[in-house]
Amino acid sequence: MSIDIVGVTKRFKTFTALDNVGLHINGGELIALLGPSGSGKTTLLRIIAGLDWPDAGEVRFDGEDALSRSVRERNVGFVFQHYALFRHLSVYENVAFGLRVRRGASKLPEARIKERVNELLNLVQIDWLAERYPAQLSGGQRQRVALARALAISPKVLLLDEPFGALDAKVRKELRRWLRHLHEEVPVTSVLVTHDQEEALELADRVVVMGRGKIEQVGSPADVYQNPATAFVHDFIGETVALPGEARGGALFLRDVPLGLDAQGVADGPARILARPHEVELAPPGSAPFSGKVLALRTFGPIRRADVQIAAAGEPLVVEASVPLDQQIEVGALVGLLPHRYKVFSARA
Ligand SMILES: Nc1ncnc2c1ncn2[C@@H]1O[C@H](COP(=O)(O)OP(=O)(O)OP(=O)(O)O)[C@@H](O)[C@H]1O
Repeated sequence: MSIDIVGVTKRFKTFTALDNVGLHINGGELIALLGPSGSGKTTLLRIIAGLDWPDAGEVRFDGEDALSRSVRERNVGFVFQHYALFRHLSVYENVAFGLRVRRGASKLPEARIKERVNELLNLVQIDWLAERYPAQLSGGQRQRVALARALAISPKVLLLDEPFGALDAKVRKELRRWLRHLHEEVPVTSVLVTHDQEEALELADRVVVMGRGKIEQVGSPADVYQNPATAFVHDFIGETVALPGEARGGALFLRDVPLGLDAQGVADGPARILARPHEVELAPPGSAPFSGKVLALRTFGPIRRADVQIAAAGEPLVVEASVPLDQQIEVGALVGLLPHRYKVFSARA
């Protein structure tokens, strides 16, 4: 089932939580909505679900209007961070719940319910926990039950809101891999809300980066990391080193001294030169666009980073650069800073 979000705007009194958002989600795709707190991810998910309605715009499922359909008619499954399971029901009964409440022609005979529940418990690898109650499960096991319960109704769309948010890092990682694997087995269009970039980049076919109620970029995980469309996306995904400069006629200057870096297509005026720390290397002073003093050196396992203070920036500015472990360097040394891969954005944007 494909999903189209067309010009969706949502206001809470005077606050605009979603501002003319447009997005096409392919059938069977796993898409992640990624952004900082308050960027509108959950609001968009709730609108897709039918738990909330936009002030303007359309939501289409396979080209058909979804806004006029109730949650139930939309045939969506949900897994939330704290989607409480029914405490008084066993794991088996929790998963069977959505099938038992069906009425009329879609009601299944008991034998068929049993078959389906066992199939789902197998799928999420918790068949051995069928008789337990939620209080007797770990957080990770509970989320597997929540997922089996969401899948019981054979939804066309699966909505996941920070499903692993309450779990510790190791379990999160394990469930993340497992969810990706599961998604390959079950034909469902999935929308995952997360503020965890690692989760989004590892799990999703495509990532939608949101900021302040707008979509900043939609792309493959590699694309949003390697080719951020805006300074916001660069800052939000991965680590960023921000170097100062001024764009003039497609070239960059610092205090009128040409930096020898390219700013094609960037409007004249203050600019931000953004790079990843591993893309900024230390060079002999005078041979690189920037120079400064090493303030500190830090080693984390195989990585060594230097904090370098750039004085020519006006206000002293401290940036981080990567230093190979075998490069001779001392605190207090004067060094050059060479960004060998970088993106330039107008600082006015
Ligand atoms: N019912 C509401 N009434 C008023 N404001 C709301 C309501 N729901 C959400 N908002 C506001 O809309 C904005 C977007 O909220 P939303 O929950 O969609 O963000 P989010 O990106 O999911 O954030 P988080 O990662 O913290 O869950 C926030 O500023 C929030 O305070």
